[in-house]
Amino acid sequence: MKILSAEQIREADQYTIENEPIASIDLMERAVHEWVMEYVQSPYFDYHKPVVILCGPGNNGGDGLGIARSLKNFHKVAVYLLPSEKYSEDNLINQHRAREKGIEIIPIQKPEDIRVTSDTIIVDALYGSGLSRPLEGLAADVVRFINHLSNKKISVDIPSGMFADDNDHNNIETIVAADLTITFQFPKLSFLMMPTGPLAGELRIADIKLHHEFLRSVQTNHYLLEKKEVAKVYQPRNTWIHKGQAGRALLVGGIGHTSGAAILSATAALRAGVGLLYVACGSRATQALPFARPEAISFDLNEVNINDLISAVEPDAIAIGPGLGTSSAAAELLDQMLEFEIPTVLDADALNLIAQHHWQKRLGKQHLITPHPGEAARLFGNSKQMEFHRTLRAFVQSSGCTVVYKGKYSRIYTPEGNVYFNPTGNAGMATAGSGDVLTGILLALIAGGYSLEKAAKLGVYLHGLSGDIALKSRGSEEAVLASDLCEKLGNAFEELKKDVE
Ligand SMILES: NC(=O)C1=CN([C@@H]2O[C@H](COP(=O)(O)OP(=O)(O)OC[C@H]3O[C@@H](n4cnc5c(N)ncnc54)[C@H](OP(=O)(O)O)[C@@H]3O)[C@@H](O)[C@H]2O)[C@@H](O)CC1
Ligand SMILES: [K+]
Repeated sequence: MKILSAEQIREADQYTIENEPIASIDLMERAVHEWVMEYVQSPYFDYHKPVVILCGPGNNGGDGLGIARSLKNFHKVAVYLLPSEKYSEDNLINQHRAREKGIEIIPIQKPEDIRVTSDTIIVDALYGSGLSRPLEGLAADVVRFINHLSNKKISVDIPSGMFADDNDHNNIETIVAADLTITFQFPKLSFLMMPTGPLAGELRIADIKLHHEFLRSVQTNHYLLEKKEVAKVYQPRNTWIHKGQAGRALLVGGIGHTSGAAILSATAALRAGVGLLYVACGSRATQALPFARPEAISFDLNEVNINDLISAVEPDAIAIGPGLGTSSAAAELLDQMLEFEIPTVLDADALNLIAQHHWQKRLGKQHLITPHPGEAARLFGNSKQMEFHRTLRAFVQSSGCTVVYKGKYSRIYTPEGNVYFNPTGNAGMATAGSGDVLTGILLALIAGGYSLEKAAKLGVYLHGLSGDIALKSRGSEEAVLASDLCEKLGNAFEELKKDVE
């Protein structure tokens, strides 16, 4: 699913009006209808509760006025309107239509004019994609006022005060903190990033049928991954395959006290279908591994030389990092391994070592790195979200490596400059070992023949889906363990395969 900028959304709007063709006011009517359809299907719909609709001067406010007319059929509705010297044309038409339907439009002079009871649902239609600067004055006061109320808030298109694309220079306190955002046609970039993402609350997309020709041809570098697209990446396993053809993988890590990280990665790699798994690790892990994961073949890093090991096992892919530690021995090992041409996943302490030794420039097209925000800040600096996003995207384009930036909506950055946001996963996965599991999955997929980009899309999606399945079976986020993700990986494959054509 394409993610467009506010500018492109305006173009899509205009193209639809001209080429469908459809009058602007009728497109608004369609948007209102689709918004209401999504709302009544949401858990927030309750016709016993009164609704207060806050409207702004532009077309977002116009939508709000249209929504008021429609919701009057189910709810007790009150409409409040911000004063303005230049209401948009469609806003004025909808003010007229609302009055015709007997709806009183109350002008907002101060925030306290807005009357709610404890169960009132607040619909936020103050500003949408036409926001041109951070809110101030009365509009900002209204936003702060409703943010202090405990009432449920549902935003129309975008939480008012939030820019669709770049909020680096915005004031977070003057953005509506919504419980639900029903957005038109496309998810907006700012819904998928910190610190704005949480302010959008739960997301629903209303399909307002903007012109298919525009949607097909419009160029973007930002996408939200969808199950059917990921299913196209998946390669079913050949019935006649033998283990030598299912990928030979080498995992390096688990030094000292951190055997568990290597065991989790190893388990995940085996569950993700690797044919042969070699693990080069510390003495403790070498002893533990045959009991924890008898399918893996372990080597003690104190006894083998990494170059000899590579020559002996001829891995199709390598992963280094889980439980590696940051000792000088680990640094020396990584120093050698950064020279290999073999596709390599770098995670955890491997990334911390790269940051410590300023080895970022040594990353190249054979590397897939999987930093979480802390590791990413150490590697690429600590800047505001969009600036960070641009820095990382530029780094990936110039270095040729692939990046998985982990978090809610984990992002995959490809050397072509594309960024894919992953929708699967949940807060239960914010737990020790979860990243080690992803590393194992990616290792297995790359060893099995997937390109780094395809492995990243498939691996990140499946990892999140395993988390979602684990959540269902455990009952609550708190109880999800990293080992549950390994356990549910088979069910995640099964779920994805339902969409394989
Ligand atoms: N895209 C689609 O396909 C469809 C879109 N639709 C809807 O249209 C919405 C976009 O509508 P929109 O362009 O009229 O913009 P909107 O956000 O209502 O505000 C613009 C007004 O606010 C003003 N203003 C801006 N910033 C301000 C500030 N900080 N403080 C004070 N004022 C400020 C600005 O004035 P100006 O910047 O010129 O000063 C202007 O008057 C979109 O979100 C969706 O809901 C659907 O109906 C149909 C299909
Ligand atoms: K809004």
